Amino acid sequence: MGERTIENITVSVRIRPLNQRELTSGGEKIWEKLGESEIKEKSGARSFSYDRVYNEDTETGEIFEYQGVQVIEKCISGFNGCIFCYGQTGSGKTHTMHGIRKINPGLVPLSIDYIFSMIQKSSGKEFLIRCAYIEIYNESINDLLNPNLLNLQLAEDKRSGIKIIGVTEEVCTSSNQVNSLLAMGEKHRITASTNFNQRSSRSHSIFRVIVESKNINGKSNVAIAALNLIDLAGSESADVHGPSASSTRSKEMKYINRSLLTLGTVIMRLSDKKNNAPIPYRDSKLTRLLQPALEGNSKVSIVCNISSCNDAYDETLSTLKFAQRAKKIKQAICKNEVTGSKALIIKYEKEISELQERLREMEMKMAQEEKITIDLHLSKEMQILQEEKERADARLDSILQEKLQLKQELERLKSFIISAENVKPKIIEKNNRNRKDSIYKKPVSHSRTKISYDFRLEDSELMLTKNLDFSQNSFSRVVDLNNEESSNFSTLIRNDTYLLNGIENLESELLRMGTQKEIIPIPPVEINTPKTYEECLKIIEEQRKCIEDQKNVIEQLKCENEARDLAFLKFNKDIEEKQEQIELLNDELTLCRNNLTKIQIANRFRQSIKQIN
Ligand SMILES: Nc1ncnc2c1ncn2[C@@H]1O[C@H](COP(=O)(O)OP(=O)(O)OP(=O)(O)O)[C@@H](O)[C@H]1O
Repeated sequence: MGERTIENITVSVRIRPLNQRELTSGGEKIWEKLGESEIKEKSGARSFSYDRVYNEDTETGEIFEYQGVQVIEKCISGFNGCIFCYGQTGSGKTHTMHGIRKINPGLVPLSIDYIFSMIQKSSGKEFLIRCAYIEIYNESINDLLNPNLLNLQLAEDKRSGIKIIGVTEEVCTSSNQVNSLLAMGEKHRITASTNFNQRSSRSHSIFRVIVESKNINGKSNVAIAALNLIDLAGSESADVHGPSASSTRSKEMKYINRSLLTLGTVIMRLSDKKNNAPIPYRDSKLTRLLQPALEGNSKVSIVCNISSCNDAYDETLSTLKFAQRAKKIKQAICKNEVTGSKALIIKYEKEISELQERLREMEMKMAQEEKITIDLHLSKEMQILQEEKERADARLDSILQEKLQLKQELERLKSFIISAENVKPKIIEKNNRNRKDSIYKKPVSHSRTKISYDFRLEDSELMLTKNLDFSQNSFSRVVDLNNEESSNFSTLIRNDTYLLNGIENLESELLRMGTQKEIIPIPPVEINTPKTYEECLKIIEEQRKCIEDQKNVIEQLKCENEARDLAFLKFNKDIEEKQEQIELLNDELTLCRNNLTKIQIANRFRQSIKQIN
């Protein structure tokens, strides 16, 4: 608690214009304002002085300038404040406190706007505003922001004095938000039509604004101020409702008058310093709630509303006396400061910084998780690539294997090919032998043979045909010879020699065409001298067929080899690409690992600083 300053309650009187009922009944104005702060009977001796007296034509804004501003400014600095209107029913309390929105706003909306305009001007400070709105109806405290909360209970609170258990408190960040709350609460407030007021308040209402403030980033205490804006129900006499008043109205009247009487007594006792008897705050919910404000620690401003009409003389006089007593009360007010979690603003700030810390932690965790995911992803990709590489290597191996086999096959085939020299002497040998004994044997069936790629098939075919000279003419010549009477063995030998020469030519041609000095093995011809021309033809045909077969095999092998070479090239290219990818991924992985290490080092460093702190 800071230093206390002694101040009087600010009390003013507002005279309302005569209403239609008063004018119709021939009512007369019997009170008049004198100067700035005096009110006096027009034709009597009574006069009263207050801080201010406001005429019928005074705007509520002007009243706020004097009554409201000083209270709100104190609240912004951390002092409790209380503004209320007092007066008989229909005297203009609600008109003064709430007014008509936008047209003629009352002290409550004007206070709200002023609070937020003050906050805007307070650079270097931060505020937290929360609001509650209750009514005391027939001694029951009801929550106007939540109509389901009825008959709320009061409890003593060491810090704020009296606490309403379970009351709704809404945190607001703009005057519009507060005004909306106010309008919502107004809808729930109980009013009724009486002989004196079309819309008479049947309850006392308290709109409470709690202002918490502190210096930005400062370690200073938090100032907490409660501003109570009270619209009291008006005191009533039995003729307010007429003889046919319902039991509800009568009951309301009884409660209203009793609580106002208690308030009057409290004010009287507070103004009479000589009387040491206990002050009956507990006699009504209203005085109990107002106790912290009235007994000292609050800047209080009271507007007493009166009608200047002669028929309200007694009530007006009673109000003026109440105002006079209230004027005498001295208040010792001081700034309310708290530390730590007692202030909501500190609690919220703590929660905010905790949430921010959690957010930072989560962001760090997320970054780490992301890194781990990337690492996992990379190592998975690497694994896949590795597997692909292994598969490609295996394929390459099998291709190499196949190639090797192919080569071996080629070698094997080459081994089948005999040199011309090897063949020739045999033939010559055969030619030199006694040809009578020699007969063409059936060609020995040979295995599939292969030949090197650059063997020119087209050419060989041509040469083959040319050299064998199987033209019709040659055959006819052979046939002719065969048919001759003298078709004897020598003729056959000639024919045989002729055929052998053809084969010899073919062999040398093949030798010329091959890359190697070897040729396709023509199935070795074991010459059993053919007996007939048909036999010769058959042998030649068989030889020719063999050569054809070999040509086909060679063609097929050539195609297969080309396809394999292509596939081999493609696999090599694939492997190169995959290897490049693996290298890239490896680089990325290294980078990630380096970053991770840096983060871990930074974390350890931070933790070491935290521990040192
Ligand atoms: N200063 C004023 N200027 C013009 N009209 C006023 C003034 N004061 C009060 N009135 C009008 O008088 C009527 C009654 O006023 P109001 O409802 O504020 O009285 P009240 O004291 O709150 O009554 P209650 O105690 O029954 O609720 C309203 O129609 C209001 O507009």
